[in-house]
Amino acid sequence: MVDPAPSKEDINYMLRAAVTAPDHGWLRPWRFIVIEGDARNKLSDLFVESLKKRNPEATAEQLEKEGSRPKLAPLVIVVCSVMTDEKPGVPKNERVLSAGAAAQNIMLAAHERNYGAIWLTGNAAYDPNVKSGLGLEENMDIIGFLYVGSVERDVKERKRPDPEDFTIYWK
Ligand SMILES: Cc1cc2nc3c(=O)[nH]c(=O)nc-3n(C[C@H](O)[C@H](O)[C@H](O)COP(=O)(O)O)c2cc1C
Repeated sequence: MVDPAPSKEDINYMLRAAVTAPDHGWLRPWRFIVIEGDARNKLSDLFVESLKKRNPEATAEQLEKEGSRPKLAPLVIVVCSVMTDEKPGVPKNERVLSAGAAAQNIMLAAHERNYGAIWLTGNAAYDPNVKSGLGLEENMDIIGFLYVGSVERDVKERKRPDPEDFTIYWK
């Protein structure tokens, strides 16, 4: 994905969509880290440094690939879930699902504004060094790195499965 990047107003639109995610107990179990422009270089350095720690044997090619990830698009939104002690009756699973719904809302809002968007994790999402480098607290997890930007060409819609194959009409 390429420039033009989503404007401030586009980003706010996506984040406003995110916070309409279904949320059991109104726990707001999501956080968003917006990384644009040059800040992506810092993310790139963090990815490379973390891969070196994870795998001291990583080749120059692997490090280069890892460092290039944040340049996939002009905007990266890191979506995190948060597990607090509040309302212990709401299980972690439901909080993570809410954060996932927030992420999907961002994707839909981006597409609605004609941007391309892709949701990726990779090993970086589960790496404690990446998490601390981004300022996450112990009770937070990375749900995904959402890469958003303009698309240069028409992207062909993939062939999708028939939903009937995954559905029963229970009577
Ligand atoms: C939580 C989550 C994490 C994902 N992580 C990756 C990833 O690290 N690498 C990858 O190639 N696709 C990943 N995907 C899949 C892509 O987002 C996307 O669905 C896939 O490229 C297929 O494209 P489509 O959704 O347009 O069919 C992930 C999807 C989800 C929901």
